[in-house]
Amino acid sequence: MPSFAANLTMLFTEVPFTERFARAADAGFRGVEYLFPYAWPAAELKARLDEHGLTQVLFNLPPGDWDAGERGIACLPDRVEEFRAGVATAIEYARVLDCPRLNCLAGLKPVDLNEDLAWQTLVSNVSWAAARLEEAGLTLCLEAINSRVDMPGFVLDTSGKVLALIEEVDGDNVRLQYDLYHMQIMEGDLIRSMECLLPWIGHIQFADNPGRHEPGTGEINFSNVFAAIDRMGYQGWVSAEYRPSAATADSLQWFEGKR
Ligand SMILES: O=C(O)[C@@H](O)C(=O)CO
Ligand SMILES: [Mg+2]
Repeated sequence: MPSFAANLTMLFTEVPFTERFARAADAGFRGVEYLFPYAWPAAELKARLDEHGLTQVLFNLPPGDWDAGERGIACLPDRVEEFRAGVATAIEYARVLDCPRLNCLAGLKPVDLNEDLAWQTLVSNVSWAAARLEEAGLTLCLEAINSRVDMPGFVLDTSGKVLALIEEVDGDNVRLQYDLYHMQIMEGDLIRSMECLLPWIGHIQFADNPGRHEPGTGEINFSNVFAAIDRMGYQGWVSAEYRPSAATADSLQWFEGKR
């Protein structure tokens, strides 16, 4: 079975953030991820990881003003300086947390921003970030996020766009973050797609669809998908990034026998 991680931004929200590490470990997870670590000192988060024997598997570069609706700034030409400063901050957190990969959110394209300019900015920012991460021994992930339900206007909304970007950037440490939930909405054909995309996949996340809840609440056949991920030889982490339909503890039936 794959190595499963818990996304602490979405799971165990019954308790405050820093208490979720203990809940994840008690539930049998060995790895955790969350969207952003920046509101807490890195040393405090590292202490939680160590206390509970957990590995930090991923977090995101600073996304701009998340509460104001921003979803990454990598495609925005007037935010390059801020993007670069964010990369430096993220690398420092990754060093303390011993986290080997970071996800870059491409961002929403403002309606008045020229599409080519947004793309060229993205290529240039991702190239710059990839080089900085390479120096630090880290992998840079690029997530394709659905633009139909959750993030209308998100620049990288298909696996094909991420692959095109990876080709233009040409960094050995740049990978696709394959989120089964987003890909089911945008593309479907999940198992065959993952088989084709395997050499480029650096991280996998999942939730069922519709609803973005735990496996078994929607249309994805997760026993087949998990078995296929194993069969195809994927060696990375597979993170539970769903909103539990009720209490988190009651949403973990999919995890039985996989700990
Ligand atoms: O799928 C998602 O939403 C996340 O992986 C993320 O990083 C941005 O919200
Ligand atoms: Mg995701």
